[in-house]
Amino acid sequence: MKVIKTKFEGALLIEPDMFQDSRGYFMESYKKKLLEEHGVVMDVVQENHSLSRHAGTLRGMHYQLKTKAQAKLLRVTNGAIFDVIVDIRKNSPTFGEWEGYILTAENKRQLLVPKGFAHGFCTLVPDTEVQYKVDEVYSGEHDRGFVWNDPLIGISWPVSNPVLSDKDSNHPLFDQAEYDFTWEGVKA
Ligand SMILES: Cc1cn([C@H]2C[C@H](O)[C@@H](COP(=O)(O)OP(=O)(O)O[C@H]3O[C@@H](C)C(=O)[C@@H](O)[C@H]3O)O2)c(=O)[nH]c1=O
Repeated sequence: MKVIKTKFEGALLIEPDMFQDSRGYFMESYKKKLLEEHGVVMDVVQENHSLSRHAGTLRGMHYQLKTKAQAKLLRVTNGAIFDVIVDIRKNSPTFGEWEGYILTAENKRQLLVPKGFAHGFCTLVPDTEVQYKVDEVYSGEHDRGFVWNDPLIGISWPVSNPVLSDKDSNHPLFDQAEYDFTWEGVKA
């Protein structure tokens, strides 16, 4: 397993080892112990799976408030996404900054999204399926978001006119959104 750091401490790209043979391939797509060896401690309690039929479908920017915050471990099992996280921890040196990563069914890359980050993705091809494990259950009551194209955040999405849900079309701007995360310093 290869672990690639991102600009955000605790946000990681993970590439599982693949074993190819004449039949195809085998890989361990999730192994708690291996992740723990790389500092990822996650008590998985729910797994999600979404299908987006059209290329240019954008889901985001989402998070749950602190008492129900979720770390997420994502992978693409069909198609491809431009996957984005935004640091929404007050006082963080990277507060309000974003980074995007390409995850595809081919490259097998997984993204570990820590708590304290908003998350969203845009599909790059039709029929893209995303699966992700989370360490806190879904809570509609704590579900929050801000608008995908907030100029203050300035995410360079690969689409200008995405397919959106009604919910995602009506999020507030980031500076009007409710978020309650605070940066807790660099982990030793
Ligand atoms: C996320 C979620 C949604 N739902 C329900 C609520 C709603 O009726 C329906 C669709 O929900 P949404 O429109 O929020 O689905 P979606 O836009 O795919 O939301 C997801 O987007 C990505 C970017 C994330 O990071 C996820 O955490 C999640 O917020 O599914 C659950 O029952 N459990 C869940 O865990």
